[in-house]
Amino acid sequence: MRSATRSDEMIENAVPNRSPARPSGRFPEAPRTAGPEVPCAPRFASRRTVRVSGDPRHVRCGGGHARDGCHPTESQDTYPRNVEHFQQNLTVRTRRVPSPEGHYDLLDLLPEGISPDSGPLCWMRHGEGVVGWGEALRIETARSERFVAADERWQRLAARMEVDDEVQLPGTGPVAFASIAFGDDPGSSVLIVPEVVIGQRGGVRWVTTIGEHDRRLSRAAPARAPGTIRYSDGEFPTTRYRQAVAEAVRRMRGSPELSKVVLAHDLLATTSEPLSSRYLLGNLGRRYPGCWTFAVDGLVGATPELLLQRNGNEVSSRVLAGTAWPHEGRTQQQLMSELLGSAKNRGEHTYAVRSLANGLEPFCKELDVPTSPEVLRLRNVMHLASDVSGRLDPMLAQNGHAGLLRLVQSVHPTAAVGGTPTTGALELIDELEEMNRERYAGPVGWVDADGNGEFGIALRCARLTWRSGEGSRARLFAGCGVVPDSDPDTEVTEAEAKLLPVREALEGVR
Ligand SMILES: C=C(O[C@@H]1C=C(C(=O)O)C=C[C@H]1O)C(=O)O
Repeated sequence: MRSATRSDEMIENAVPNRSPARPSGRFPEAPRTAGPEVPCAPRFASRRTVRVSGDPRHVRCGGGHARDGCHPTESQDTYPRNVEHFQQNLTVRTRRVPSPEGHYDLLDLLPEGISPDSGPLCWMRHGEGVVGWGEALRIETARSERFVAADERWQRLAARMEVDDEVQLPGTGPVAFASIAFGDDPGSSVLIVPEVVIGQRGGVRWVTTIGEHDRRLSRAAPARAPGTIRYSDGEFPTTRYRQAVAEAVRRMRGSPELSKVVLAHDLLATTSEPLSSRYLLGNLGRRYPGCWTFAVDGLVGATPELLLQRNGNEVSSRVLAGTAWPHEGRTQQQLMSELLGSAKNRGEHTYAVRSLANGLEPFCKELDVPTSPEVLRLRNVMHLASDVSGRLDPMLAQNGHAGLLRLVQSVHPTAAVGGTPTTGALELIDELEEMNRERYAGPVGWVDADGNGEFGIALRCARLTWRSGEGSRARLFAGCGVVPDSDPDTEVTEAEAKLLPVREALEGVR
């Protein structure tokens, strides 16, 4: 165990004083660096079909065809069984990209016209990370076996790929973007291996292609705004959410064995024009550069919470729980001290840290858990934050038992999004939360062929759906940790503050 030290990286933009009743979030514009103009239009990767023997329902290939009739629609509880029967090797090439392409933001290189069915793929923070498009392969898993099934199938597939990787960094060679459901039922989860990936790390930029694709990059036209936004109740509106929080408080007060439960609700946004993931990603990345901006299969957001990162034998995580938001008449400094001094928030935080550490410990030789949290400041809220790091048992790291998807399974759901004890909390969520979280609050990120990669918890996000020829829909989610001394009205306001990043990204707030 070590004591926490403040890290500059944890401090984001200042939070001005605002009323607690309705967080509004009008903040100064973040500076943006413009790249040089590029004369040519964006090039799109053509789709390629990879032949798979056996039942084609279980591995979608060559472009997410499930909705366009190429493959039959998959029922929610099936999962791939036949990926091992590849008849054709996939050739994966990673090449360093020469300048001048290196001047552009990764997001500027995502073509706008990517199939909206799966949308672009993205995992970025501070301008670095990986973005991708096209579906060379798609693996769908479900139920409680979704993690193991995804891991086995991804490993089997990756072992069959012919890899020619000139760059050899985390994220080069074959990568799969993944978004895993929060709960087991139905647990519909997805891994997508893009046809084209562009990555950037430490100033090095690369392109990975699967199959024959043009590796020259060009800058796409600016993403278009989605027109007028109309908000309406989701499956679980605020009034019923408040009642559910009150009921959870009542239950916890009556049964001391249940200490914390995280309850969430949703909000629907309908846009008059088609909603571009690239538009949302750009807006989120500008205002929340220290969060992990993600897009996988229509789930788009900017999460401040890193579930797990694995690089060789090293693992790390940023656990968040315990939240404050701007209150009129209180300075940031006051808010920070109140948050650090709040027994309620410290308790919620401790449960979350413990659950992460317990899940990770069986795989680790060393685990470094801070004894007290720091404060992470974002534009909309502040969180208590603990950065946990560990060293994996080298045997487990080598024999595949500590691949990232296995580790993620072991730590999910932490008490930051589930509760304490986990089983009791999940039962109460099932009972009181009148909606399916789907992939909200589940693990989202990317994994490479060696089981390295990064997963965040899918928070501050929306599930997008497109309707051809019409506007789009976004289903926004937000939740709060509820403990015996929670106040339902306060939790409702906290959830509103957590909805702000996506609302403002939709509205194009600068
Ligand atoms: C559940 C969410 O956030 C989680 C809950 C928190 C809390 O209860 O204080 C803080 C950060 C996250 O771990 C969300 O943003 O939807």
